[in-house]
Amino acid sequence: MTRHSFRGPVDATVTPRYGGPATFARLPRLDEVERADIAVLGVPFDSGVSYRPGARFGPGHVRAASKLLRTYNPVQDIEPFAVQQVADAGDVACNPFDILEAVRQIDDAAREIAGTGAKLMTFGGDHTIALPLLRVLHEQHGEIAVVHLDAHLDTWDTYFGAPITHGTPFRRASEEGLIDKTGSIHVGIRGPLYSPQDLSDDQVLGFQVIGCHDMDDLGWKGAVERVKARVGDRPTYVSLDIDVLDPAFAPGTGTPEAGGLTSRELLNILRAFKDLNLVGADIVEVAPAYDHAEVTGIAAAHAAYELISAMAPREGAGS
Ligand SMILES: N=C(N)NCCCC(=O)O
Ligand SMILES: [Zn+2]
Ligand SMILES: [Zn+2]
Repeated sequence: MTRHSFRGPVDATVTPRYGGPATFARLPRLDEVERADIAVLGVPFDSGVSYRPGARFGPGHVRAASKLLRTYNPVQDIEPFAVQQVADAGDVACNPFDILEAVRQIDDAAREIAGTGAKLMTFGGDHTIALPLLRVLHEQHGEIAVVHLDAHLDTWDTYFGAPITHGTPFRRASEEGLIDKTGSIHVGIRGPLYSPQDLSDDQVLGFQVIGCHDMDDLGWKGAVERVKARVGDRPTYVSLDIDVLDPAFAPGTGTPEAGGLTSRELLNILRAFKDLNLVGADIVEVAPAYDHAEVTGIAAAHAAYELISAMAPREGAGS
């Protein structure tokens, strides 16, 4: 593996962190590098929410909270920005008044970047954006195993008759044949549902569930074992709704539910995904207006750092 041939972050010992470019982790912009292995893409769209709005400001908030990230990841024992080119592709200009047009715009932007061979690490935005992202990945890889970390199932049918919302992306994705129904799983589900049928529908749509009420018995390692057993080596997409964290660890979100994961549990789970065949990831539902002291933004930035590290090529892994 050739080292030092990739352009990394601005050096924080030379240029202070609180100044300089507002890219993720102070990495170069996509147009400043020849090609990227991973493109960080912002999708400032929140017209699909059923409750508190504000996730349209998520990408900027996570980038701001990512300034303190350092270059060596000790737990995964990797320098994620030195063994692959990671670059910031900026934000998709999506129409806040027309969900279908916004979905097309996200689709176009994601297809263009994915067409260059870069994996996408996308920041939402509300969870609606997972649908166009999965459509593009399906074109590239066929059926995708989805590891969905969220308090919510997001396999509901419609809200106010609207089929494309932040509570419905995985039902639409399943109906469209985008996801591998034998390899997909939710982690962190909790809170009241509309009816018991929500769970039976969800199973038919192709998901297993690890609920938060199981987490104390299972532990993060047990959860990881179940995810790995479900997913195997299938092309896998990680969709991380920040509300999988307890509101104590992620207050800045639109539909908070009590009794969630700690950020330590989440980061440990994500680190273990280095053994999966990751083809892309998103982190959604960061709504900075409800955040305090960047708590939620920092959790999201660290989660992205672990996911980008987990996507990195490893010595002897043949990639
Ligand atoms: N995807 C997120 N964050 N929330 C979905 C909640 C949908 C509801 O209001 O029931
Ligand atoms: Zn959620
Ligand atoms: Zn969600």
